[in-house]
Amino acid sequence: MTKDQIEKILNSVTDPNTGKGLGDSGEIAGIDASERKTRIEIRLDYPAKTQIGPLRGSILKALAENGIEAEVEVEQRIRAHKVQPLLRVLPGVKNIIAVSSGKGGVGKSTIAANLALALSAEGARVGMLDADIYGPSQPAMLGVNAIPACEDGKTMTPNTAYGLQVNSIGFLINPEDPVIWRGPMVSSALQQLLFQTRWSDLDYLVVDMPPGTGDVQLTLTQQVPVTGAVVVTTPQEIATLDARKGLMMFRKVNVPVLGVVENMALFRCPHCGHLERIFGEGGAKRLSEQYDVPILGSLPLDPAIRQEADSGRPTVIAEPESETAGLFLSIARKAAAALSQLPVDHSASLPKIKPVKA
Ligand SMILES: Nc1ncnc2c1ncn2[C@@H]1O[C@H](COP(=O)(O)OP(=O)(O)OP(=O)(O)O)[C@@H](O)[C@H]1O
Repeated sequence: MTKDQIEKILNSVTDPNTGKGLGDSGEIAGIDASERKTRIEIRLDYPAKTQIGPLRGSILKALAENGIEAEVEVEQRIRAHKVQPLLRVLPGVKNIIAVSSGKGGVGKSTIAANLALALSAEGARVGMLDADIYGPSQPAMLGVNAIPACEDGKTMTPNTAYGLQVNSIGFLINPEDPVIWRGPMVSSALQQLLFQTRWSDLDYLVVDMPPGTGDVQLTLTQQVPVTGAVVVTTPQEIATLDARKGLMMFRKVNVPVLGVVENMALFRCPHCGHLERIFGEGGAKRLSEQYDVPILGSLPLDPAIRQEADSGRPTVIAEPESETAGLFLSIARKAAAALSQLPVDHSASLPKIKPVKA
């Protein structure tokens, strides 16, 4: 069989996270058909540790159906992708994912925490920056609340929680104090949190943004080098109207939206197990069609999600084998796969040019 024929067979295998064939997703890294046993190398540009076994299985099956005996290697490699024009990728951070919502209380912080933990569970190095200056909830959700160490008097060492590097405005202020900050103060505090934290070798930094689409959020999306955004909404029409504003805000500043997460979409009655769409339906679908952004997933309204997040052990940690944790992993893979299809930033791999003294 020729390389082209093998490539065609490989492209008939769909990557469940990009929704495209392996060839169309740019994931075929090598085909060596010179020996009796063909050697295939597949490279995923996003983390999917839990799916590597099944994916290898589907590839081997497709090849075997065509009479090809092969050795298949699947590896993952996460690259830095381009950010807004005029901004530079942050040192030590390949990609920033902003998690945002058009309005408060839709579960943005809960989704951000579980998304970060799910990316980590899939094999990425992940950080969390809690930029929700008005109500920082990551210290409580991730069960960590120490003032970050500052050995050189200039930069902060992030705290760690479940393998994530974490910094939050909540570590630096008294949780009892109301935060009444005006726009410029908010953005300068965030600039410090972002640029003066020693993030180490991160594939993704998840930023839990302040809710809403006002001046503060707009300024942040202009100043923070964001690779892609995830917009969280609930199914009510009023929430999706606000989510629309969020989508438009990111468009305005040239930040690609990786997708929409629909939270509290279904309620499972704890007594009879009946599923009910108590907040209506179709809002996220209409949003997705109108703005041509994918729905990354829908989460149920589930008391366990709240209890686990409130007790500092989000669902991905508390119940890693549960159906809900599975939904979070799927959302994380889909968001990262969408990000992997964006233009790559090559500046990080360029050699540093030193001025030569005459
Ligand atoms: N799917 C869910 N099922 C049940 N409870 C949920 C779900 N998602 C979030 N919650 C709970 O709803 C409350 C609000 O969630 P969260 O703090 O994540 O929202 P938010 O959008 O970040 O709010 P804000 O930014 O306004 O502070 C929390 O108590 C959280 O545990």
